[in-house]
Amino acid sequence: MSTQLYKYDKPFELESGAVLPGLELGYHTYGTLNAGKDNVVWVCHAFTANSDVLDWWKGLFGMGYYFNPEDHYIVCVNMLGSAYGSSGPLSIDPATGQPYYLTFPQITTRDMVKSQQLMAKAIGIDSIQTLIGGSLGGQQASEWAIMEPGFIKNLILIASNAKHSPWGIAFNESQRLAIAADPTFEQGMPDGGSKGLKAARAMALLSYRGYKTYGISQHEDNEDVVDNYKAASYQNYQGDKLVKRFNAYSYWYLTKSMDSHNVGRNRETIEKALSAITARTLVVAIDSDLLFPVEEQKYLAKNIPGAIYAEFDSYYGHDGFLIETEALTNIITAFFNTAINGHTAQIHQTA
Ligand SMILES: CC(=O)SCCNC(=O)CCNC(=O)[C@H](O)C(C)(C)COP(=O)(O)OP(=O)(O)OC[C@H]1O[C@@H](n2cnc3c(N)ncnc32)[C@H](O)[C@@H]1OP(=O)(O)O
Ligand SMILES: N[C@@H](CCO)C(=O)O
Repeated sequence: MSTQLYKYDKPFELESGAVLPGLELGYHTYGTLNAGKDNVVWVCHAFTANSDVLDWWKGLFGMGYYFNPEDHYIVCVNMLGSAYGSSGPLSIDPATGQPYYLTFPQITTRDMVKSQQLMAKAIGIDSIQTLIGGSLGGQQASEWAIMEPGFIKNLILIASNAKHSPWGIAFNESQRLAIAADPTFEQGMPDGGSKGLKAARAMALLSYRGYKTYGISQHEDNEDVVDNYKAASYQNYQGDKLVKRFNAYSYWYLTKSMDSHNVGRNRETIEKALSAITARTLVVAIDSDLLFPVEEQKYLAKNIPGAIYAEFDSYYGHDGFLIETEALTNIITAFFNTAINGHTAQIHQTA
């Protein structure tokens, strides 16, 4: 299925006060909005994904899976600032006729949500039955549930947080240092900063996986090897793979928006902000997640009224939220089959 385009041709004010002269969002829909308009499943995708959720979240989304287009109207929007059809640093600035590159204004998770709210109304959606997101997608989903509580009936947050941690910011800044060290980044061209981007992705992988993941998948069978290790080749391969499908400028802006994620900003406290959520909520943690650790999920579940907390084991680490679709399906099935509401329950799933 090809990407559809939503255009908003009025000025779009960002949380910073900066104004984009207009907006374009790439998006996918699957299935049909029913007569009662109560079958919407809205996906907020993570950092480097796109709006084609049936492609990257197979096993959870698609025909025969839990969220299937036969029963659900599934919507996924490429987030503002990203590289798959939405307004971002490679878009043309009408004031100069040139791509924005580093003159693109800084965006936040609230801006991403605000743009998706506009689009939801424009395509006739009155409420969201289930809003789901992992990682940066979960950051947007929690923001949306706070910004517009009555609009979201069920909320599923996976491997996410209420405020980005110093640890997460340090990872992101280290990756931006790698990008900034590439002299082509400042020169402003679509593939500027590619070598830096490659290094940044290799660094990021260390936070998405873990000691065990590398120990198993990159284990050396030949004890005599002294160079050209599998793990080294894997880092190079993964860096190149991202360079082929992303750009350093979107990477830069999206990591910055992750850093500034804080549901408590200008809302007195984080706890008060989370207490505004009225959606029936499931918070899912991955036991081996180094980047968005279990304690961040427990904190969300503790402070979102009536939230249910679930945890599953995975050797993949943070990326388990994209890969362990069977464990997620079991947890989500239990959540929707459980009448528990108004207090915190525990669901534990061993992958
Ligand atoms: C337009 C698009 O393509 S968007 C793609 C969708 N992307 C997203 O949704 C973003 C989120 N997704 C991701 O980050 C990833 O796709 C994940 C986490 C879901 C899976 O990651 P993968 O890279 O596919 O898995 P994994 O870490 O096991 O690596 C497998 C790849 O590394 C290669 N590889 C494994 N070991 C080595 C090694 N030692 N040396 C070189 N290459 C290696 C494999 O051959 C395989 O290559 P392939 O991807 O070309 O088939
Ligand atoms: N592998 C994920 C990690 C961030 O959650 C991505 O690239 O989007």
